[in-house]
Amino acid sequence: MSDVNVQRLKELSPEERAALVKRSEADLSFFLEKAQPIIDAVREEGDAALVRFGRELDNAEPLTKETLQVTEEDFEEAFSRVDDEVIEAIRFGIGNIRTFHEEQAPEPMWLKEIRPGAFAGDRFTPIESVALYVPRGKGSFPSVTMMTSVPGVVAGVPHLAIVTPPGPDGKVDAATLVAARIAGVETVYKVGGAQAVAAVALGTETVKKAQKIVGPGSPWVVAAKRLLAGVIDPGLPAGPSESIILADDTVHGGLAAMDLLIEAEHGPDSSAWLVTDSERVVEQALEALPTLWGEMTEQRVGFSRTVLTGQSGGIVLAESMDDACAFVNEYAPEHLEILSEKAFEYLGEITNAAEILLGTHTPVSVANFALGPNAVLPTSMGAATYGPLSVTDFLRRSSIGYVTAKGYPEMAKAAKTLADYEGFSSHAIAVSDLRRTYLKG
Ligand SMILES: NC(=O)c1ccc[n+]([C@@H]2O[C@H](COP(=O)([O-])OP(=O)(O)OC[C@H]3O[C@@H](n4cnc5c(N)ncnc54)[C@H](O)[C@@H]3O)[C@@H](O)[C@H]2O)c1
Ligand SMILES: N[C@H](CO)Cc1c[nH]c[nH+]1
Ligand SMILES: [Zn+2]
Repeated sequence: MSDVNVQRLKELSPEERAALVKRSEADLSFFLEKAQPIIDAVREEGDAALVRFGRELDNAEPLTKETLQVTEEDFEEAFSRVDDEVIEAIRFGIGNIRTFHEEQAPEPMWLKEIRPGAFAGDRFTPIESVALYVPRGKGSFPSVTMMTSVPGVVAGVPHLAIVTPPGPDGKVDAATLVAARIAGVETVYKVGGAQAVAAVALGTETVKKAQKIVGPGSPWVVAAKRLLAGVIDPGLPAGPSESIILADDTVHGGLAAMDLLIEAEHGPDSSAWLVTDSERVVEQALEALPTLWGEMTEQRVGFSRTVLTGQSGGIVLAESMDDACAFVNEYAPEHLEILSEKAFEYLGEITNAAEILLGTHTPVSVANFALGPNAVLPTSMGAATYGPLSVTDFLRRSSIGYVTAKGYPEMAKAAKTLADYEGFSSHAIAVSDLRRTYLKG
């Protein structure tokens, strides 16, 4: 397809190279401006605003204040509506996600003897209340329910609550409810977008306030999290999906095209690049794309075409795999697939990527739904400093210190010296000889 965006890395000016790396989230000004009145309405009107926005923005006509929270009957109906095969896939995915996150969970506490008689360590305890945002719009996302619920349950958070947009029938996506129950989350509110973030940040008559919100979403959700960051912990930045398929000369370009389309189909604001040093891979990928589009639904062809023919996706041809890896690090993708017969050889060169999938049998889809690592990942270069959603996102960490009489003298000496230098007199007095006056024995 000649209209696919193909760029030769060595021919780009620094400005053109910077434009390739830019994501749709880079300019949120439109959404920030429009999300503020939504937040204000939720603050002022509570449930009434949630019902109004549900009807206006999600076309959920049947929604009322009384039906904002999912009931036991809703859960039962959801199980009766979802195919057994889908329930089985949800159970399979949740099993693997649980195994992964149980392995990942830190010990509740560690304590090390730092110096003779002086101990220090960390203790992890669950955050009291965390809201889980599960998107719905350009798709339904039982998988996001699995990815957000399981680490929260493994961490032992007492109050986990899902917020997710209602459909036109006024109901939550049935598979999302099935996934919530299998994962162990029972509180679900029918509210999405900016109004959902506002509801859990501020609280309404029905929706309980939470201390933190995690989970990905459209720019409406991302913008509201930013605006409410002083009221609720907004967690890692997870916006429109993005990926890089890094392919070398050992693979067929058709495979690269197939995997390039995975994240390109999320929405017109997604980003997806095939990065390679092989002209053959580029030619084969361009040849395969029309065939693959012929197999996809009209909506997904539309989204992925917009991405691959616009500014935020396509193919990057590098001079060498070293240059290709350098571009990946500069881009800091959410999902990275290393498509090669010798994928592990490139692993050491990659620093900035939130998820790194190796080889020809680990397409992004496998990790999105079933493998175990968390598919809620930082976007818009967040991978340069953040990692994937994890059990630790649901835990607060406290430092623990314990100094014995034996360890005290040398600690007190160093502390007093530095307290004097910094000019903090009570800090110094507390570790001076005066302390003995009040100590027993
Ligand atoms: N980073 C990750 O880990 C990850 C994982 C899964 C999905 N995603 C991304 O999450 C996003 C999901 O987006 P989505 O749209 O499907 O669902 P969403 O639930 O995030 O957004 C839909 C909501 O946005 C609000 N909205 C829509 N149009 C609006 C308007 N004109 N004015 C005010 N509010 C409006 C509505 O409340 C609606 O319920 C996609 O971009 C997808 O790529 C990211
Ligand atoms: N790719 C998304 C994370 O960016 C996860 C997902 C769920 N369903 C489909 N994809
Ligand atoms: Zn995906």
